[in-house]
Amino acid sequence: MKIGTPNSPTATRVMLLGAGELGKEVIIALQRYGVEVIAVDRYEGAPGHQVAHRAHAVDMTDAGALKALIAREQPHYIVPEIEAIATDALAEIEASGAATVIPTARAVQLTMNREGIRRLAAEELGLPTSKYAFASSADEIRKAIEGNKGTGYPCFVKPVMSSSGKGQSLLKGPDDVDKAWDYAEAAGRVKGARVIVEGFIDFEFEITLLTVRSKGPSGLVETSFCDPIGHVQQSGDYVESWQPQPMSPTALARARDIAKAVTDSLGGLGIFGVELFVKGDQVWFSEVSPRPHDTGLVTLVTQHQSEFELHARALLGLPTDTAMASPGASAVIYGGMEEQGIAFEGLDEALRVPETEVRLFGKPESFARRRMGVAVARGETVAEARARAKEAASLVRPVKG
Ligand SMILES: Nc1ncnc2c1ncn2[C@@H]1O[C@H](COP(=O)(O)OP(=O)(O)OP(=O)(O)O)[C@@H](O)[C@H]1O
Ligand SMILES: NCC(=O)N[C@@H]1O[C@H](COP(=O)([O-])[O-])[C@@H](O)[C@H]1O
Ligand SMILES: [Mg+2]
Repeated sequence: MKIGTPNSPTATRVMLLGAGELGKEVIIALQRYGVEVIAVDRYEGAPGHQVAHRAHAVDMTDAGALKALIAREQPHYIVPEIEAIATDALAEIEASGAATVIPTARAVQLTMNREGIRRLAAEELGLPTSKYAFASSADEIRKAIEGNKGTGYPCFVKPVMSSSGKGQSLLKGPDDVDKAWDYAEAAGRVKGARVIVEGFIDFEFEITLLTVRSKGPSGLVETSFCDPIGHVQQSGDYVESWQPQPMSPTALARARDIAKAVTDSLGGLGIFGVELFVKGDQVWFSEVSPRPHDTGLVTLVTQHQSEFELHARALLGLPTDTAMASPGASAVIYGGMEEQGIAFEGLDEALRVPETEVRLFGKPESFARRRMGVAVARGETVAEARARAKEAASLVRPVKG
């Protein structure tokens, strides 16, 4: 394992495809090892652009534009940070041996489409999931729900390509079908694309099980798990998370088995956010991010090595340690308005909350429900940490600039 000098012919170059709040932290972690980082996003001034050696704004779903940029920058590692990427171009680059795609091009391809990862998990690996079917029209949605093999109501409809709850609806009865189809069409990334219909899982709590594939001392890949992260979602987007989420030993063992099976199949090096639903000893697989997870922002204060540090180390082939140092929690700070160049008041008050840190991501444009920052706090207990994180988040007030 060898790392060069940035901005010199010996540089170790990493290209982030997506440079939001999660990428920004990965970039900072990489730069601490003297890695040269190129940040790419769809718009100028993305959070990760602001801390990288070089920044590019390109349409990453345009295979030609992406390949041209990669040819110009010659990264050794390509690290997808979002899902909406021309993944076929990544597969080509991986096959040519020009760069290593993290974790693998196949993992990125399978997880960008709910159909790919769901069929892998449920049909190939035989893991427990909600009931599901795919549909390409409102009529097909009705067919997927009704009948004795259908999901029934309530159920979810989600575009196969979307994230952070975009285009997702909870259907309570037949009157909701047309609305759900229209919303999925409007918000999905691809027009006329398919949706997944998922049966409703009546879970007690949901977790993200951060799972790391890194090189052990023998050079072989080892799998390790962070303590489970519990979270609360509103309209499919996370608002609060904490670590550890208590769960029964049986449920934890099952969660780890599921995470191991999925990540073994996806392969490569790096961190994965395995999303699971839990009720008593029962565990269902929901989906997986082959990259740091938003709910894992809490690890900035709970672990010796945050999920970002773990990703950076794992992808470089360095050793990792997933140990937790303290219980903690995170609470999201939303923009609350549609405005460019907003400002934040109350950071001083927020940082007076004990054992608390705040990250403001520096996004150039605010939307009402755009995540603009996060408060993270430690505590003796998860309850104390959650109260601190929520209090700190509420003290940070977005205002017109
Ligand atoms: N089948 C289901 N049963 C019960 N709840 C569900 C189901 N599917 C989704 N949810 C709820 O909606 C949330 C978001 O769903 P999902 O993770 O599939 O969306 P997403 O758009 O991929 O979000 P992200 O990209 O932030 O992970 C879940 O975390 C869960 O709270
Ligand atoms: N659930 C996925 C997730 O949290 N992704 C994170 O949000 C950014 C996009 O934010 P934006 O939509 O505000 O530009 C992404 O770049 C990534 O950091
Ligand atoms: Mg999810």
